[in-house]
Amino acid sequence: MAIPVLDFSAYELGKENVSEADLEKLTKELRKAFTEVGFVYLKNTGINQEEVEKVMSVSKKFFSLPENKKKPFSRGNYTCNVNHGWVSLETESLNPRRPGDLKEAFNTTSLREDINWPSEEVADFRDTKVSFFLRCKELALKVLRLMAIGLGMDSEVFVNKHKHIGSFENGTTLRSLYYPLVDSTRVKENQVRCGEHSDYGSITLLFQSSEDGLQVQNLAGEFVSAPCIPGTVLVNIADLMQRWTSDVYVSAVHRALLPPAGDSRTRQSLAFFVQPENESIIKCCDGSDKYPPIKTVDYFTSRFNDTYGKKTNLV
Ligand SMILES: O=C(O)CCC(=O)C(=O)O
Ligand SMILES: [Fe+2]
Repeated sequence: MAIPVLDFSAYELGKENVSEADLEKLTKELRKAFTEVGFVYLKNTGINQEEVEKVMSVSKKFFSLPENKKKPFSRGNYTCNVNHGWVSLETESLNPRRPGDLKEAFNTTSLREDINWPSEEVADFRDTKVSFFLRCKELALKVLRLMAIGLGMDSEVFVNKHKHIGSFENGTTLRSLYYPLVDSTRVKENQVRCGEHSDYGSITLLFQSSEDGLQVQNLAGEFVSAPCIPGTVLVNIADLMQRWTSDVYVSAVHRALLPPAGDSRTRQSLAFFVQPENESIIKCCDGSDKYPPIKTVDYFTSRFNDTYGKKTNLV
């Protein structure tokens, strides 16, 4: 099944009063997408392409700085948050069986003003990231609400464990990704831009630049292309949500391949990785014991250790 495109206008940002009929239609469509594919494109969410491009533009300015200017902002340097900051090229292997991913990233996990931001290097960096973070948070809460209704539960069941997004009690992260141009003479065997993986948390909102590369694995095990559809948000279920819903909502494996030989274009994406509160205990929401209860922070620590090849000083 192809990744569906849903019209979110009935419940777009700023609209709270959605009619019963629209609500039912949207929740049904969303449930179908998340149970059968794990991914959905949402159009007319209220987050427009201009906003997305502005975030990509400040991100690109940062990634284009020389290495020594980016280093002070490295992930691992921030005592207030282990995940915040810059990740250099080939540092992560989202598929640990492949060489390091050919990508750079900047994680905005802390919104605090008093931490080290590259404001001198890129004016507007913090403000642009923080305001986009908060827009994504609003949209994510709306999606989480519909997802609970779609399972016949109280609308706030998931939202209640995501009340502190943007504070130190919650690790939700806006990640800017930059895939530099690929020098085919230096690519390692089996190296890709972003290795096969599924996301860790509850849901992810993804915004891509126009260059192709993202592929999603369907239930038949085939990778299908998930191109950028301008003006839409690609939303996917992540692993902790699959576990929370006892495998009703599925977290699909995805990856970003290298461009075809001779294609010298860079690529960018923005991923808003939503996760429950650090101290929340996640139990199967159907009351079953399919998976034992787990604390969000414990789950993430183990996933990050895998991604960074057990270099625990990074987490
Ligand atoms: O860059 C992309 O399109 C996908 C990135 C991704 O899946 C991730 O960082 O988890
Ligand atoms: Fe991902």
